[in-house]
Amino acid sequence: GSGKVTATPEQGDVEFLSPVIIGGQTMNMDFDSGSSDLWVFNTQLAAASQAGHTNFDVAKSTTFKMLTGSTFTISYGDGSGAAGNVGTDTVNIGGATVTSQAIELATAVSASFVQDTQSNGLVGLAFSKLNTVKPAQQKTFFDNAKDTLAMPVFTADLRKAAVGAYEFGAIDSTKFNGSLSWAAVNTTSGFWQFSSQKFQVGTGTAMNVAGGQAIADTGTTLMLVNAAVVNAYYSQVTGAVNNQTVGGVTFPCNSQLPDLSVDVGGNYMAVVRGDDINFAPVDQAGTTCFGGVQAIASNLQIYGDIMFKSQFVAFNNGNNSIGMAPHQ
Ligand SMILES: Cc1ccc(-c2noc([C@H]3C[C@@H](O)CN3)n2)cc1F
Repeated sequence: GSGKVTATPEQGDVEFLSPVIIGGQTMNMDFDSGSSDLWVFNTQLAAASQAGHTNFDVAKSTTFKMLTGSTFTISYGDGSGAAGNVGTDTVNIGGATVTSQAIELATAVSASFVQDTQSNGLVGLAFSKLNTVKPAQQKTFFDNAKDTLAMPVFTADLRKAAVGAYEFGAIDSTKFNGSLSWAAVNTTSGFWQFSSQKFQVGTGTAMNVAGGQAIADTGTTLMLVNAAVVNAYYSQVTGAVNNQTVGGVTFPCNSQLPDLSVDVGGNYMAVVRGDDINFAPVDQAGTTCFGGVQAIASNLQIYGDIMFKSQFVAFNNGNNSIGMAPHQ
């Protein structure tokens, strides 16, 4: 079979939320191809943490089973995190169904999750080796579903300030231009990691980037790239400054931003539209804007939602590859 759900952007495209039916209860969740735990807001949490959220209630599910003695603790790249206990239940994502999916029930969540009242948890879609459940590591929804899917793939069709889609088990070729370009994925890190050795600012010359690796991460809002890429890119933007106060590069909101092309697997240059790199104003007047491309200290670059807004992405666990093409 296959399953398809909407991916609805939060204000400012900070994250994208999709409906997941767990034990008959529908939860809007953040699909994250950069982690491998499925955890939910639930009625065990302190009332102050539950406030404003949809909270999964074990008592209202006739199919939930506790995994006695199992716990999870996860932390994300931005320092946020969650921890709690674990059970299993039936999970249905747009028709793709897993009957015994590990459901991680948070008993503690960090402030940024509490404040993000539209999101009621995460669905990890990286490789199961990153799952944090102890004593027995659990599998992701995709890992559990893939043998029953028509194809062992899922796709991300995320759109700037518009409703897109995640699909499991099929590739909808009406959603992208031309054909997908495929890159080999190195699964050693547990991420959807691929070679990305070159970049190009606007119509300039292609330049090499140190380390030359990147992961496709739907759970990261921006594109976090090598400092050399950031410097080369914003050197083409008049008035761009590294603004320590706001924590990254800003520029005048009326800037004409160049496209940024990044190499995927050595045979495709993914073009990220300049318009999408104008992420958000930092001041009330809306004169100074924060860049969607920012520096990361590590050599492993993180291509987040800023890239996904220009590229349709297919994640193939059949031959561990990642496919990309410009959105249709
Ligand atoms: C409030 C909040 C905070 C963080 C995240 C978050 N989700 O995925 C990720 C990235 C970074 C890497 O850890 C794996 N993917 N970050 C989501 C949130 F809703």
